[in-house]
Amino acid sequence: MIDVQAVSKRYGQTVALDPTSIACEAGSTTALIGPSGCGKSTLLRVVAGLVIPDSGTVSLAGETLTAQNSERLRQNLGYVIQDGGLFPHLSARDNVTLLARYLKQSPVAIDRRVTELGELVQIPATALARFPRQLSGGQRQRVGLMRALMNDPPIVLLDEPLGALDPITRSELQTQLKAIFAGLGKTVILVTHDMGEAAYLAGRIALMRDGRIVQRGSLQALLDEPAEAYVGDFIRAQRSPLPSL
Ligand SMILES: Nc1ncnc2c1ncn2[C@@H]1O[C@H](COP(=O)(O)OP(=O)(O)OP(=O)(O)O)[C@@H](O)[C@H]1O
Repeated sequence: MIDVQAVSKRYGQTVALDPTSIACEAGSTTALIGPSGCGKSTLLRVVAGLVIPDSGTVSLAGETLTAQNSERLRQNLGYVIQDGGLFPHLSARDNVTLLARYLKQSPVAIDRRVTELGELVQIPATALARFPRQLSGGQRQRVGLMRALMNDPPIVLLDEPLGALDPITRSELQTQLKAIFAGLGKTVILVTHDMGEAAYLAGRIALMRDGRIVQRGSLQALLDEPAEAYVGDFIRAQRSPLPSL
């Protein structure tokens, strides 16, 4: 479904992506994880067609992404960034329905879909009438998710969708996201800093460093057969509160 082949990207002297490849099967969830600046967001933006790589190719459902077709292919994917990435001057509802209205979908179908998605992400209609600044961080992220799912794209890309949330809201949203991904059969790539979140939400973890994927597999596989010492070091560096008790 998503096939990234030897993609590279430099910004001046900075290597954001060393030639990097990753393939994600339809219906799978993959977590990109790694230290700050290792290229996670760049890789996600390349898949989203928002960053043009210096070399390499990205194929979505068998079609290679080009400058000519990127706008059309982008309609097959939902992209969510931290804090929802909502337009501040539009109500939450107008943010969610923007593309559907642009594509001239019928108002009845739009209403039905908004109601359905509101129930899915558990956001009340009263909140949808408000502007983004009048919503909590967790609500903004739910609205961002509604917007990404509005046109039922087969691919969903999430860039730290749960960053900067309190642990209880974060845990609730993790549970909802997992149910949403499983129920809707989407192909998902998600960027996170949190190994627990990656292991909970994704069947496969891709651990990155310095613009390349060091290892891909389940958390268990990464623990049992680390490709290099860094893999074990990265996993052990994730602090859990319980052992300190
Ligand atoms: N538009 C840009 N212009 C210049 N340099 C950039 C740009 N975007 C990213 N970079 C650089 O490319 C490298 C990879 O950045 P990227 O945002 O992909 O990392 P990341 O792993 O997502 O980091 P973080 O976890 O901190 O969000 C970094 O060194 C970053 O400073």
